[in-house]
Amino acid sequence: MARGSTSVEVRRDGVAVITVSNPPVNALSLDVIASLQRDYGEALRRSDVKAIVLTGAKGRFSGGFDINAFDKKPNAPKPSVAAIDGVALGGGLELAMVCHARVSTSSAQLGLPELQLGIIPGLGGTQRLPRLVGLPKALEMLLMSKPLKGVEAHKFGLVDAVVSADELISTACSWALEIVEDKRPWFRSLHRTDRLPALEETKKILNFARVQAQKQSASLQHPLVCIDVIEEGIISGPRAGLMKETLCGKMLEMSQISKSLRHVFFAQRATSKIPNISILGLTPRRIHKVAIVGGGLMGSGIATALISNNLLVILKEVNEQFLDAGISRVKANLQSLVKRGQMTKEDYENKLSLLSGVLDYEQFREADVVIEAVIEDLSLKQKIFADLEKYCHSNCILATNTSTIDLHLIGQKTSCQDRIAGAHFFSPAHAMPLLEIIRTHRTSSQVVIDLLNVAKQIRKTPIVVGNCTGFAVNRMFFPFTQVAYFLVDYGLDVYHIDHVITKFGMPMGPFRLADLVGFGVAIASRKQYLQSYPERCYKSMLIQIMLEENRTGESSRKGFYLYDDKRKASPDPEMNKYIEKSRSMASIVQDPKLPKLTDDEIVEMMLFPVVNEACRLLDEGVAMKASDLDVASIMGRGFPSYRGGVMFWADSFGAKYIYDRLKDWSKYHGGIFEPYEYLSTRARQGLSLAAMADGAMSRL
Ligand SMILES: C[C@H](O)CC(=O)SCCNC(=O)CCNC(=O)[C@H](O)C(C)(C)COP(=O)(O)OP(=O)(O)OC[C@H]1O[C@@H](n2cnc3c(N)ncnc32)[C@H](O)[C@@H]1OP(=O)(O)O
Repeated sequence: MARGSTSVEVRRDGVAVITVSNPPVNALSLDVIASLQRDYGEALRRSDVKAIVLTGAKGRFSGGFDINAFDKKPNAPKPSVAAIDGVALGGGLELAMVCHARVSTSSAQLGLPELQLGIIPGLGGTQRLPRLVGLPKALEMLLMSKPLKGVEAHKFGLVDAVVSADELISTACSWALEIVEDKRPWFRSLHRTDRLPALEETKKILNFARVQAQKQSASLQHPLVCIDVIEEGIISGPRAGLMKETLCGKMLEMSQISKSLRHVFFAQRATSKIPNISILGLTPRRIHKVAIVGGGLMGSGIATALISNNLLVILKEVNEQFLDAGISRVKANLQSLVKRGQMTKEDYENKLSLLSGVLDYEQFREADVVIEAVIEDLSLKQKIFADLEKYCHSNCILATNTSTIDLHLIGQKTSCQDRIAGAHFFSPAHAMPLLEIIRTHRTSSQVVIDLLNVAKQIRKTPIVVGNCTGFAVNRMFFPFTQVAYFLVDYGLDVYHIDHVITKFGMPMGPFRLADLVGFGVAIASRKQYLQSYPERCYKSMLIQIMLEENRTGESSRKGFYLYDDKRKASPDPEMNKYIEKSRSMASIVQDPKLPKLTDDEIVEMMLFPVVNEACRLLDEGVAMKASDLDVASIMGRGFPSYRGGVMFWADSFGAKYIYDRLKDWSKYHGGIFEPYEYLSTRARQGLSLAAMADGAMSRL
């Protein structure tokens, strides 16, 4: 079946309007490009056609080249004008830039986000964009994958006129005819030079951009390739630039980084498709007001995320002092958005007016959803949920932000388990992009649909998972921390481990993370894992020993690192004292091989047990698909997206390699490395880890 097409309508005034139609985003599939070539060729041949207008169906110009079609593309005597509403991204904008003029609506979004996919623009975007908007703006748009709205695009010369959606086609048609009549210039963007800087200046700007790109991610080459291609076009001319764009583009399309980033694009969009729920055809109920119990770090972060996205919030605390502190935290979060230019001062006041603080449950009657965000104390949570059942209306969703405690236990003292679910935010809740939605086998499908909609409203990517200690994200990564402590007891250096992990691409190593989270939280969650999964826990005493000396992490300025006034972390030579004590208490038989591990071996030893745990999550049905765990690992734990997520990365080694390594380590070091059956089956059968097993249990 053809993936999309174009249609052509020749108007009485002699303008052929060609419309791209390929729902939902009018992506430029190979079929669309072939159809466009046919219609465009026909419009050029027909004597009754004087000019051409190019547009997209249903208020969307084009989402760009069809990302599915990467492995398989198309001087005219008649002028063409692009009529742009909605998105004109990637190949979509490149097509529009080939036209002799562009007219857009003010809400149109124009950008070249290809770098986010590990590639560079492939239809001349690297050459035309700098010639239209100038070099600095083009670099910003390309390197940060930052689109422009219609009005800004007009200001920078990317579009020639901004009109209302009603006038779009008629204005574009008049513009095209005026070009025919020489009332307006025939601009060929590829040959313009008026916005390009002189050579010296060009070099300066490009070198600065190279430094910035390296600072952003030293592991990524494609931003540097993009800069080289732009440079080639400015120094040697647009033809040479186009050739280099094509050659480099082909090479990048085939790179593992681009494959990984394309996988992440689709994986992210697949997380809200829940097979046995989507088929029910349920529509989400309107969520207007959310109540939050607890104004601590998490509660205030969740409140910030909700009011920033226009939901009304009631924040409850136990006394005035705690309530004031909670509201101050929300204010500080919003102020940091204002400081970073992500919110205006006026917006700050508007959003804050959506928040009200309370000390009792009276106003909870008006809430559509409650999110409990108190400390990880089961009996406290049980009491709160019993109270919530009394005060909230009978359709209200009762959600907990627990990161580890079993939901059945939390709801044990209620008789409304169908309305109980987990809404697990990641800290800082207003900034982290993931929302883990946990359902038990009693949670109703309607509640899941409603929470998926809340995630959309607050612009978070949801993953829906089953109920167990740690749920999917934290449970998948608990072996990572366990192995880190294990390696330290066996002779490895704390700071070296953190360095290796950040070099791999994670934002921080396990010890810097433990400092950030705080040792109290680390010990509480370790206790939960010890109870639930004792056979694969490593019982290190290190944190306990440090706590006894009042080292609690970043909040006390002393954890694995020392922190200055600006929260800058530096290694502490005193750490050796604690490590020695931990090693002697562990009374382990030293393995001479371990301290000599290479960096790659350290990464494997810390992350293959994560893959192993992810296999359990899939087999038990806690997670629905491997790609959900990829998204979870990237958005919840900062696993580098250019590696595609933990399971996609694992599949680049193959199940057998991972199995063999784990088996080998488990012989000497036991349960923590013992390969799980799901992994061994795939290793034997030569299957990928992403391929779901037929008999996998489902908790969803
Ligand atoms: C040669 C060129 O230089 C190379 C290119 O053009 S590469 C492509 C560059 N373009 C992009 O990167 C834009 C990618 N798309 C997006 O950012 C967003 O989809 C959008 C802003 C266009 C629309 O966002 P939104 O309305 O939230 O819808 P979203 O859920 O993302 O997408 C809707 C559907 O279209 C699909 N889709 C979106 N853009 C697509 C594309 N360029 N190719 C193929 N499918 C695409 C999505 O996978 C999704 O499919 P699903 O419903 O089966 O899950």
